[in-house]
Amino acid sequence: MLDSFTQSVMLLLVAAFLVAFVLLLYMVSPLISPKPLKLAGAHVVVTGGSSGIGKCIAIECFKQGAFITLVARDEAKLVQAKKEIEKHSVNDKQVVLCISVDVSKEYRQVENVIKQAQEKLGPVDMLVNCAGTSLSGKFEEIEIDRFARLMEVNYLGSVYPSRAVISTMKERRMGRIVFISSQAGQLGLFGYTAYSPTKFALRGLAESLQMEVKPYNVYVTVAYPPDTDTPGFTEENKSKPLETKLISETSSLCQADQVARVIVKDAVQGNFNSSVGSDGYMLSSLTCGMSPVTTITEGLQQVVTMGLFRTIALFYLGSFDSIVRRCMMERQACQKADKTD
Ligand SMILES: NC(=O)C1=CN([C@@H]2O[C@H](COP(=O)(O)OP(=O)(O)OC[C@H]3O[C@@H](n4cnc5c(N)ncnc54)[C@H](OP(=O)(O)O)[C@@H]3O)[C@@H](O)[C@H]2O)C=CC1
Ligand SMILES: CCCCCCCCCCCCCCCC(=O)[C@@H](N)CO
Repeated sequence: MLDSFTQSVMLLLVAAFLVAFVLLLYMVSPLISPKPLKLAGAHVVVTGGSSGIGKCIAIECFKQGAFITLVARDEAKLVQAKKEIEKHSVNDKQVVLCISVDVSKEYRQVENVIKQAQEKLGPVDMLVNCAGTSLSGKFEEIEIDRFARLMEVNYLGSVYPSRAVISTMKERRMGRIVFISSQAGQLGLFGYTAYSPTKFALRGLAESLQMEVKPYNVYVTVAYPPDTDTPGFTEENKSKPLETKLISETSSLCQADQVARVIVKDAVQGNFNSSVGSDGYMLSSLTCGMSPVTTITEGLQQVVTMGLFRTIALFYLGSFDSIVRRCMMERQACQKADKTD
């Protein structure tokens, strides 16, 4: 056995080694983290840019001097959004271009739209895939066609535009691609059997793509917003099961401009992960899995907090299960009362 003096010296050496190691990591970290993208004069394409989070992302980029292409289906909504965005111009050269297309139908159509946009405003520096829609309901009550349709819009609707811009980005050795997932893309919950998988799918796409394009200095960001006050959210709430409402209330309701600011900041910095609020932070840390890490600080935080956040998560899961059980019992009680009436 070693005497206690030798033991203390060894402990001290190990601690010193660890500190030196972390310091070294920090010293080389500027070498591995990406250079921020300059939005002034950049061409940013925002799908779903005519409403909600997408529109706010376009405004945020416009405020920083970017040229914008908005992509969505409804032309009237596009024109309206263009007017709103133009109010925030910082110089008189800035342009907002609108193109109407369904991003989920035909790859060739989407490719043409991107070509048109590049001819007018130059190569795309940043693509934000925000076109999407949500739907909640019990698994057996969701019309069967909706599963495929949701996958088309939320998943393929992000694949097509990304596929159309990626080659030019790789050639230019620069670019950003942003996917808008959701907190429902980090955990599955009651009512989201059709929606959650489309948002999980984006994470798989983003991780794989990031590994391919990182050597070309192209950076991918996945955003996981919580419930956000948008026209889409209002629509979703019209048919949301009580369970889904109660469980979702665990996480705060955010404003679209606040969510957009965070997403744009993370995309500019080239962060893989983008989350809002304290529950967003916990969820992202807890579910980081094998996703790429952008800064040493992020990696260290994940390592240190993982166990603690899992412990907290177990309590949340317990409370979600009891919400579901309570709702079921209340429904059964109502049905019984109805029968005896
Ligand atoms: N609001 C929320 O609580 C949250 C939203 N999200 C995600 O953020 C994204 C935006 O949501 P939000 O701002 O609420 O949605 P909105 O419904 O307010 O806006 C959706 C936008 O996408 C466009 N769009 C929808 N389908 C298509 C399509 N097939 N082709 C082209 N454009 C399309 C819409 O225009 P048009 O209909 O004219 O085509 C509109 O511009 C979605 O992917 C959503 O899942 C994630 C987490 C939370
Ligand atoms: C350490 C663990 C912390 C756990 C916190 C858990 C919080 C769960 C809340 C989930 C809310 C789901 C929002 C979906 C938003 C969305 O995508 C739709 N509104 C689309 O319109």
